[in-house]
Amino acid sequence: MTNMLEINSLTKTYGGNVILNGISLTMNQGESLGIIGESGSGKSTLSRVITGLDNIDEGEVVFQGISLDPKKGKSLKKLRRHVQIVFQDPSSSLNPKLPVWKSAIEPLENYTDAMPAYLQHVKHNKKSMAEVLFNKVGLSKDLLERYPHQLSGGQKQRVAIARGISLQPDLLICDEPTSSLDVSIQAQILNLLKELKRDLNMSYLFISHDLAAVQFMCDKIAVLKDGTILDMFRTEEIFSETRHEYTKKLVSIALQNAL
Ligand SMILES: Nc1ncnc2c1ncn2[C@@H]1O[C@H](COP(=O)(O)OP(=O)(O)OP(=O)(O)O)[C@@H](O)[C@H]1O
Repeated sequence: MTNMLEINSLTKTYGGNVILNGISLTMNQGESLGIIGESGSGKSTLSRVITGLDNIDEGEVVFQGISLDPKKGKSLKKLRRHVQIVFQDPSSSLNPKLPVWKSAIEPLENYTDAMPAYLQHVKHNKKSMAEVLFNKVGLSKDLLERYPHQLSGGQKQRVAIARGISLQPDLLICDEPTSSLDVSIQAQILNLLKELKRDLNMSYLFISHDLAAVQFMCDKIAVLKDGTILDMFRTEEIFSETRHEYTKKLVSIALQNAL
């Protein structure tokens, strides 16, 4: 079976500083992989490189058997159709000048042939498509005409998630999707993401510094430090004696925070 995503010896530098240092990992369709690491470890850089928002210095990213060369527009276009991203700050993905329903369906306007099955019955009415998407992410249709500044942080993140699933991507990258939200809202958003993953059969690359969130969301976890993957394991093996010392430290900090 071909891996859905394969990253081989990926290196990325900024101004001579090595930010990602020989990263290799694989993901199968339907699997969710968590990337855990401290601030500055290179998590967001990794998501930007995978989505083609930033170029690769060395190594390769292969998505569904196709190597992504940023210079080849065709492979990037295919990638963008199948890989979507939800960022930490929902305001960054919503246009402040548009009612939020328009932002939610924007990806569909760029890929008119990529309508998911669950939108087919409303495909001739853009606003109805947005209403179906809103329903999927637990937002009332009364919010369709609102502007981003008229919504709470949690509601904005739900709109960003609606946008993220609008093409039913094979891979949804979630880059710290709950970090900007109140603690009381974080669990709701994680539950929503988990439900959507099951419902739409997506894979997640879930990036976070919150070990409990990664543990809740993911089948596998990779630990990133200073641009290097130190440890990678199935989530149920998180407490194993064979874990890297650094992972054990993260686990013990997470346990202390939970008390
Ligand atoms: N465009 C850029 N130009 C120069 N340096 C950059 C750029 N983007 C990121 N960096 C540097 O790369 C390192 C890793 O940043 P990155 O944002 O990937 O880390 P992170 O693990 O996502 O951190 P955080 O959790 O704080 O978002 C940091 O030292 C950062 O200063």
